Amino acid sequence: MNTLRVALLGCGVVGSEVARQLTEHSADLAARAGAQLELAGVAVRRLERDRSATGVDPSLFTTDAAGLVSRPDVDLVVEVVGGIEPARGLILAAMERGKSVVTANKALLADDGHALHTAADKHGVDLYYEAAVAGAIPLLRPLRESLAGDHVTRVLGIVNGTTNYILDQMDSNGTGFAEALEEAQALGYAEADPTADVEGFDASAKAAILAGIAFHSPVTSADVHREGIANVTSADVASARAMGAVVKLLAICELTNGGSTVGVRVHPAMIPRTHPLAGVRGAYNAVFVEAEYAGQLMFYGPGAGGAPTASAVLGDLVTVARNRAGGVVGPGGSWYADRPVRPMGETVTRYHISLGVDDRAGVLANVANVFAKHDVSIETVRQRAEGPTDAELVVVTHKATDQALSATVEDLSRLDTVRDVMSVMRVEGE
Ligand SMILES: NC(=O)C1=CN([C@@H]2O[C@H](COP(=O)(O)OP(=O)(O)OC[C@H]3O[C@@H](n4cnc5c(N)ncnc54)[C@H](O)[C@@H]3O)[C@@H](O)[C@H]2O)C=CC1
Ligand SMILES: N[C@@H](CC=O)C(=O)O
Ligand code: NA
Repeated sequence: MNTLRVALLGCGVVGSEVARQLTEHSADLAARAGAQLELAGVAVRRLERDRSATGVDPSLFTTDAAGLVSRPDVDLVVEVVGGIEPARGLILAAMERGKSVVTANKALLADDGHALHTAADKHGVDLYYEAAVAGAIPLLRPLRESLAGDHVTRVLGIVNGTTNYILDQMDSNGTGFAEALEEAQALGYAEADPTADVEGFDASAKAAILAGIAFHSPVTSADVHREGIANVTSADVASARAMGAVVKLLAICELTNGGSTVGVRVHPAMIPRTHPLAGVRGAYNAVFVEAEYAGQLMFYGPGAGGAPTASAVLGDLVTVARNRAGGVVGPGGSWYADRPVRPMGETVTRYHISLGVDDRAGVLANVANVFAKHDVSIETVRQRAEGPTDAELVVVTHKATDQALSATVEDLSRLDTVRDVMSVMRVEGE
């Protein structure tokens, strides 16, 4: 049996699990790949750390990642360092030397996917990154391969485990934001810089990758309308609960304007508790794919964490090894449809708006007039006294454009009787 030598770049949460699983299950993996997968080296930042739990021969660790990917005895490269550089340079260097690459790096793929796929095509190598979106869940391969004959119209779901964990803890246990984030970090769900999760950058990168693959169009993170969960308060969570809803960070990629444009957005939204996404707990992810002929498909599973993510990495590694043994490469990038991204202002959805107002006659009429002026129709209004002269007014609208809603909120904030626009959140899932 042939041996394929693997360079592993990074031995953190994901890398250490890749190393452990690769070592522990080498016989099974060899039988499935048709070649022995042998670690040629593991690039780390510091040599002195105890990595005995990985089962890797200590002599294989090196701090010279660039040297490792250039070695002639390395056939395949797994990049789980994260970030843009040096990951990008290391991947390109590996490809230039004819080595196929498996990566979990969504930040890089979302920004540079086109260039990396072009490099892979040029050098006749594979580039696989199933772990980059929704961790262990097989999602990119089904979109790219199983649904290649269909016409995907929408991809919608929860694609960030850390924020789902935080929102779930806030909703289920009343845990504070900071405490829940610390737990998510300790469990290995969060990015090295957790603001990537909290501010929605991680979910936006995943949304860009999903939209690009689903709609065969070039979409980068910069094209994604992004709002994170940093401003979601326990009051929002309670308000959602009061109307039978739950707050989730959603990624929504859809064909718009009759399929001529693509809408891509990431933002917190209230969804009814009866919606299947409402039951997605902890760091789990779930993604709906809607296609013209297949109908509605749902993908569900662990979206973060070392072992589940390593499962997706190893799945790719076996595929890449099989391709190499068969002298073929898998499908590359596909951008032929070249659909532009629709401006966010044209997005149509419902809104939940919470206002701090003076509790006196005429306030409701004032507020209603502002909605009417911008042609935003009100579905429900709830008022709760907050003291002798203050009240909270919660308005849920019918569907309106983002543009009209923003103009409404701006005018509301200028009303003398409105003390504070406390929160504005989209309502999805009906
Ligand atoms: N943790 C998770 O649940 C998931 C992570 N990912 C992605 O997997 C990648 C790795 O993530 P984690 O393992 O969580 O991060 P991590 O921060 O735990 O691991 C990265 C490791 O790379 C090392 N490193 C940094 N620069 C290096 C260099 N120049 N040479 C050698 N080693 C270097 C760091 O010291 C660290 O040990 C990232 O792209 C991340 O977005 C993807 C899906 C899930
Ligand atoms: N930080 C990410 C890890 C997986 O992609 C997340 O929380 O989802
Ligand atoms: Na995945």
